[in-house]
Amino acid sequence: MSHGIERRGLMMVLSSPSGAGKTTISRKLLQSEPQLKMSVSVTTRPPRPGEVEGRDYFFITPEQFGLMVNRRELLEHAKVFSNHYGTPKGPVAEALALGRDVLFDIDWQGTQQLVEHAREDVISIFILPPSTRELERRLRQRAQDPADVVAARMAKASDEISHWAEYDYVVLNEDLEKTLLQVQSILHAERLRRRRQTGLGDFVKRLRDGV
Ligand SMILES: Nc1nc2c(ncn2[C@@H]2O[C@H](COP(=O)(O)OP(=O)(O)O)[C@@H](O)[C@H]2O)c(=O)[nH]1
Ligand SMILES: Nc1ncnc2c1ncn2[C@@H]1O[C@H](COP(=O)(O)OP(=O)(O)O)[C@@H](O)[C@H]1O
Repeated sequence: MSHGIERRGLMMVLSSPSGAGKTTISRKLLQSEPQLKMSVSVTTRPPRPGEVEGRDYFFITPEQFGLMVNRRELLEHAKVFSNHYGTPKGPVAEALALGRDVLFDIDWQGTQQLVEHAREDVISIFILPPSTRELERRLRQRAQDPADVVAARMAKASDEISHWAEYDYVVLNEDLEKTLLQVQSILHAERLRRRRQTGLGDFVKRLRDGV
């Protein structure tokens, strides 16, 4: 017999200073969570070596970005490191309608906009690096950005970190496997929130009636 319990999809946001590990964590999480779909942002920043159009970002021109903003095709958008970034509305709405969860790798400005629009459905996680030195080591080791870009990202790290207290959860990304387990635990627990499970009232009523 069908229990009739369904779940409303949720939006899980990961933010951190650049280099703390959001992209790595997101990729691993998507492998282990078939119900989770990544929101692929549009950006005016040029692709890094190895980045794939449509997987990492949709790389667009400032003119195209302006058009998307005017047509209200973005759920949120922000300027970060002198480039524009935004979340296309359509794919998010489709995934949520199918009861899927959506993962966002966006900054604090975008997180604030999402929370304003859909507070009940957003879970936000801030990822911290274990130290400033380790953050710089990770940025350098990634070796995909020129030295001046690494310096600019380090200079912005403190600003980004200053928003940590606006998030529901804070995870220190020291050991990657441990971080993954922690983020998975958050997702699994949040899925069980009473308000996210529709049909629960009817199910419990049938249980109590002995049906
Ligand atoms: N608000 C907003 N921020 C985004 C979006 N996509 C990416 N970002 C953020 O922009 C910042 C720079 O991203 P990126 O250039 O890929 O470098 P990263 O920090 O190494 O991931 C990061 O903080 C991302 O989380 C988006 O669609 N909206
Ligand atoms: N827990 C970790 N320990 C060591 N290195 C890590 C860890 N997490 C991520 N990294 C490495 O740090 C670099 C930056 O990670 P990335 O996921 O690109 O960060 P972000 O998306 O936040 O900018 C990458 O080279 C990645 O392999």
